[in-house]
Amino acid sequence: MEIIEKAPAKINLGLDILHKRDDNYHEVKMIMASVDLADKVSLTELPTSEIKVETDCSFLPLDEKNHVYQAARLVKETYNIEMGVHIRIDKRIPVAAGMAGGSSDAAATLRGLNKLWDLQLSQETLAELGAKIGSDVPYCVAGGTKLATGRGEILCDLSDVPPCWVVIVKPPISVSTWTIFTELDIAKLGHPDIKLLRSSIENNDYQEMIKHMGNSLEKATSEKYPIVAQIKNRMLDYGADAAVMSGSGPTVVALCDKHSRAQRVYNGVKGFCDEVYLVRTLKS
Ligand SMILES: C[C@](O)(CO)[C@H](O)COP(=O)(O)OP(=O)(O)OC[C@H]1O[C@@H](n2ccc(N)nc2=O)[C@H](O)[C@@H]1O
Ligand SMILES: Nc1ncnc2c1ncn2[C@@H]1O[C@H](COP(=O)(O)OP(=O)(O)OP(=O)(O)O)[C@@H](O)[C@H]1O
Repeated sequence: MEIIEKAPAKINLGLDILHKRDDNYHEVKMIMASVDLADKVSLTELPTSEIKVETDCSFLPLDEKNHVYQAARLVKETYNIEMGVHIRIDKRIPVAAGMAGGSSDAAATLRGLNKLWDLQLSQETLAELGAKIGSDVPYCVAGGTKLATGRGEILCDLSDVPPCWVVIVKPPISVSTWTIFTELDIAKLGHPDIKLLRSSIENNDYQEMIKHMGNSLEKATSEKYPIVAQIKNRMLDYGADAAVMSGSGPTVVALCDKHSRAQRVYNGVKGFCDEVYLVRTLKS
């Protein structure tokens, strides 16, 4: 039997950093939404106890460094599963981009193994397992529009984002989340108003939502990688309603309520960067 799971990317509409915790993680308050740019994760049982990972992306690790490997090992160890699994990742989400690609693959693996091995685990249990792999994995178990607090693992469902078009641009650099957080000067951070962002989404108010989008990490990443600010400005110049960096970057996402405007923004950045996508947010 083969189980196929879609693993969608996420974007951050808002990301606020509150403070550094004793465990060295940062307390965050963020609003995330899934978009229709996704990896495909296919799982097939193996008769031996091996975990085999295969992918069409030449530079991804295939060993325990891969998040899907970690997810499969965690499920096998926690539930004493003797069988092995072959996991194929068809990679479409830009890597090390701030779009939770690896986390979404891990979450898809947890969902897929739950089916493949008929474990009957609840979504809550899958999210708890996911937290052991990474801060974004619990969110990725169900995806959709959510408020995430704690280190990202405490989740609250929100209404779907008001309908809009999303232009995603991943500059040709990779950003390490760990490095951005480690070098952060908390005293100098800007703070988007996540409360107002949340209420605008709950009120389905697009005009209000675009006013409150923001990311505390954007300044730090842009200072290190000026291309982030260049892309953002370019998208705003081409008529984007709002543009914000996602996660720890370097991807920048722009929102437009009209398709024609989004197409213009897409065309405007396409010559500048190779990895450009025009997508929509996913409904829960
Ligand atoms: C910034 C975001 O991309 C926003 O979605 C995520 O919170 C990062 O999630 P992630 O990639 O799953 O992160 P993890 O693998 O858990 O952590 C990577 C590193 O980022 C830092 N980190 C991450 C999350 C968090 N709330 N505080 C942190 O300080 C820590 O140094 C950690 O060692
Ligand atoms: N299945 C996977 N897909 C992508 N990257 C993976 C995967 N497994 C391991 N990695 C490694 O994880 C690192 C971060 O990749 P990923 O694409 O998940 O980052 P990200 O988009 O910044 O995630 P986040 O938004 O959660 O911080 C890369 O160095 C990559 O080699």
